[in-house]
Amino acid sequence: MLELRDVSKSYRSIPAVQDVSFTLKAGEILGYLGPNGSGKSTTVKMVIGMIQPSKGKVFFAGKNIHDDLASYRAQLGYVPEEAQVYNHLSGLEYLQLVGRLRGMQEKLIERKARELLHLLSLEAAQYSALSDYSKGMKQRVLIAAALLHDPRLIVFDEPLSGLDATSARLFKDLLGLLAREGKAILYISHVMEVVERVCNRVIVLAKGKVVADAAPDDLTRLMELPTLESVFAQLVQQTDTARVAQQMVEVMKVHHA
Ligand SMILES: Nc1ncnc2c1ncn2[C@@H]1O[C@H](COP(=O)(O)OP(=O)(O)OP(=O)(O)O)[C@@H](O)[C@H]1O
Repeated sequence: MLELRDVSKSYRSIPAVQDVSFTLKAGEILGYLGPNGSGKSTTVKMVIGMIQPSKGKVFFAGKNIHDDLASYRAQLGYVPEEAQVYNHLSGLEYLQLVGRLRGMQEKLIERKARELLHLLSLEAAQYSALSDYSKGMKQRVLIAAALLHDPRLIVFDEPLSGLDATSARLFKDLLGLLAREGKAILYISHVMEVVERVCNRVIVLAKGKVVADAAPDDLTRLMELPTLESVFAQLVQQTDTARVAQQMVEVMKVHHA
């Protein structure tokens, strides 16, 4: 359904993403992992059509997304990492705005928006300004907004950030159902335990390049490591965190120059 073919992006000739290729099929949940600065957000921006690749192409259903960005976006749901919503709008107004931008009928927007707000326990807050919402409440509105138009491809960028235990559990259940409904899901996260549990496949990015692309079970078996977290640490050669933490404490305790 979604295909990235040799996609690269450079900022002022410094590569952020290099020759990334993958396909994401209907019903698949693809985890996209990488340390800070490895190129995850840059990839997402290219997938949602916000920026153009410097090289390579992004295809959806066999067509270059930039050939008709509007109809591509009508099939795309996106939950951004940062809840930058229009703070003066209420939760209901925000969903109405998103529905209109997606070209949905007023009556349909009204019905789906109210039902989703109810299911996400936001009914009581539906008329309150988003500026009064907690981080988790805003995140739930963003999830509702991404699902409102029944997209075929959904991109979740750290969707659990700010969600409490119940909302997080609901979200994980939802993810499985969406995949069973045949949605293609790209899941960007730093939370390994969740990625390991919910994703059929993971791509690990390091310094802008794909260093692994396999099912979590296959990765742990192939690398003879117990968890996805240990596979990740090995693949991206993370710093010795215990040593760095110790050195930070030592620096903190210095009182004389
Ligand atoms: N607008 C920009 N201008 C210049 N350089 C950029 C820009 N956006 C990203 N970069 C650089 O591209 C590289 C990849 O950044 P990106 O934000 O894609 O990483 P990330 O994997 O999403 O990181 P994080 O986990 O911290 O969100 C980094 O070196 C970053 O400094």
